Amino acid sequence: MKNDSLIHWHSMFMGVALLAAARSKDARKRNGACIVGPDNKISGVGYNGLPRGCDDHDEHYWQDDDSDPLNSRHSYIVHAEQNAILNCTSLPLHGSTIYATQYPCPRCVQSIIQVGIKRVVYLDKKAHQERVNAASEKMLADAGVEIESLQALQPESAEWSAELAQFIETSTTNR
Ligand SMILES: Nc1nc(=O)n([C@H]2C[C@H](O)[C@@H](COP(=O)(O)O)O2)cc1CO
Ligand SMILES: [Zn+2]
Repeated sequence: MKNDSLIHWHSMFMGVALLAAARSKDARKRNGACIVGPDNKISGVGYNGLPRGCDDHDEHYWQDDDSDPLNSRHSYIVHAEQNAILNCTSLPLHGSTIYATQYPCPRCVQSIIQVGIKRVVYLDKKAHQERVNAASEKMLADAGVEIESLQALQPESAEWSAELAQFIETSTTNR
């Protein structure tokens, strides 16, 4: 007998992004991203973390001094969206959609545009990053890349994803 009880495509792809995020070692925020082709095939997954070979246990990388690039975590961390692009297993990414747990920063937006991704679906948007988000939004608009919140696109998927995020948050203790 056929089972009609299944999750929406949007839930699946944001769910994959959230599962990837659960691998992140960043104590401040764990983000994930999942790139999907027009045929609903996943071509790349990533989370925010240090480049390969850089030791996660080296506290130097996680410092918070933004006045000194040598001592700022922002010099070192590869964002989830960037990692998803770099980790992709099938090219080209033209016409793809990227599912991101957080609104993408301008740097990631540059890469998103340059590889030909045509749509961004995000879960959370930090209100206090209004100016940074506006910079991302301007580039995306000029480049003809659509950006929409999962909440606006598919409210049930957004609700399901928020529950999954909560579950992951409470159940990840190095298992
Ligand atoms: N879209 C994003 N994807 C990401 O992977 N990140 C990462 C960078 C950091 O490791 C962490 C927190 O970002 P920030 O609040 O320090 O900046 O999430 C952050 C953002 C927000 O722009
Ligand atoms: Zn970024």
